[in-house]
Amino acid sequence: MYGLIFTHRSSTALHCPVSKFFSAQLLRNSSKMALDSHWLTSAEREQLVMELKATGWIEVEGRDALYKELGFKTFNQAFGFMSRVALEAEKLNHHPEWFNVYNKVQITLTTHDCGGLSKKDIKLAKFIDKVALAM
Ligand SMILES: C[C@H](O)[C@H](O)[C@H]1CNC2=NC(N)=NC(=O)C2=N1
Repeated sequence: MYGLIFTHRSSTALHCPVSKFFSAQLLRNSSKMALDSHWLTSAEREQLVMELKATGWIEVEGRDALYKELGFKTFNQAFGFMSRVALEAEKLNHHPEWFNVYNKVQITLTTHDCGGLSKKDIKLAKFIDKVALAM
């Protein structure tokens, strides 16, 4: 069984915008349902992104993604932070795009499976903030 998924961005739309490339592609019902459960309503998205912006996350221009830069005292601390986030990312099956040099970590969060922000990004962003605070 197959279902059609179309991209739409009205104010009442659910936010897990399927990328243009995939927008009219046929997906199996099971994977569509798996994606659906991670979609954000417009209201949820507005509220949750606002909260994350208050902790230093920014919306990426030209891409439906969140970005944050973190600084640590040492490389060991930065790498310790990344290790903790990596273990959680693997548990969530949701992985950050990130870049590290010495004591700095740059992180971009987006959901590749749906071409934009989803509940999974919010969950991982909150976890990242919690770990960073504890370092
Ligand atoms: C096959 C595997 O479940 C998927 O590729 C997962 C893995 N990690 C992921 N990470 C992120 N950021 N987005 C995804 O859509 C994603 N999908």
